[in-house]
Amino acid sequence: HSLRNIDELCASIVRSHRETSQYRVEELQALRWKLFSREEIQTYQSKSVDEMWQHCAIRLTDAVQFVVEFAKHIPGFRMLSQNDQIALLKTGSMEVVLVRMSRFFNTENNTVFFDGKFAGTEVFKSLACGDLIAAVFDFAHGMCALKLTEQQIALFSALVLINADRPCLEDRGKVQRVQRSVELGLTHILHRDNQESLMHKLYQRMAVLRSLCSLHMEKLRWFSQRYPLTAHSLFPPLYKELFA
Ligand SMILES: CCS(=O)(=O)c1ccc(CC(=O)Nc2nc(-c3ccccc3)c(C(=O)c3ccccc3CC(C)C)s2)cc1
Repeated sequence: HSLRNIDELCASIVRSHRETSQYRVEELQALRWKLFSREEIQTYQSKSVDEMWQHCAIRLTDAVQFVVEFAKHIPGFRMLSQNDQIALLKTGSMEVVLVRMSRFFNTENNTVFFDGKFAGTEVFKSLACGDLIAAVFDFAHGMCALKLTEQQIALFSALVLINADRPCLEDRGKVQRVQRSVELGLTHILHRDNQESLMHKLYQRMAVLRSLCSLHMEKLRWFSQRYPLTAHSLFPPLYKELFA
């Protein structure tokens, strides 16, 4: 890998992240203090479990769609077989969504961007999965503490996605080669920013992401058993394809 290749790889991943990020940091900075009123919180809390799950699943699927677009522009991702691309997205897209959402976490009032405003954990009460919600908030807190730049988040997101240890890959070797080039890109960016110490913290974050996403799958299984009709006929097809 000559330095030029690595620079080009970083540039295309950063560009793809920017073009598929759904909201820009400065855009949401302006909304940081737009909170839900007592009445609006009451409305969310009076939704039934399946209604709130469906409401969230639709928004989550929107966010996942943008991650699929991001993946398609990562050099090397498109060289992988269709099956391997799907296998990586199946396990990695939710993780990238969580990394992206963490950018907009307001650590001063513990709120996440949701439905156009900033919501505390109480807004999600009717999901009946307080442990998952608390874990997502904790993860977002941890990510904010690292104060990553958008370029670092772009490379980290690509590395989260291109993971040769994922289950059921056809050509693990090929995924390993793409993963190694993205790793080189991330270390190159961190070296340039004089922040190599972040690397092991980012690998720790990846371990937390994996446990967070298996908790999400566990809750989804619980939800689908309790509300089969909603899960099978009212959830967006992409959500079912990737998570069910
Ligand atoms: C991701 C691209 S972005 O531009 O950053 C962006 C783009 C769009 C938004 C707006 C948005 O859809 N926010 C959502 N917030 C949460 C949420 C919910 C509970 C706690 C914390 C955040 C959504 C979820 O559905 C969710 C997310 C993670 C785990 C679990 C769930 C609940 C599901 C499984 C029932 S959707 C925010 C940020």
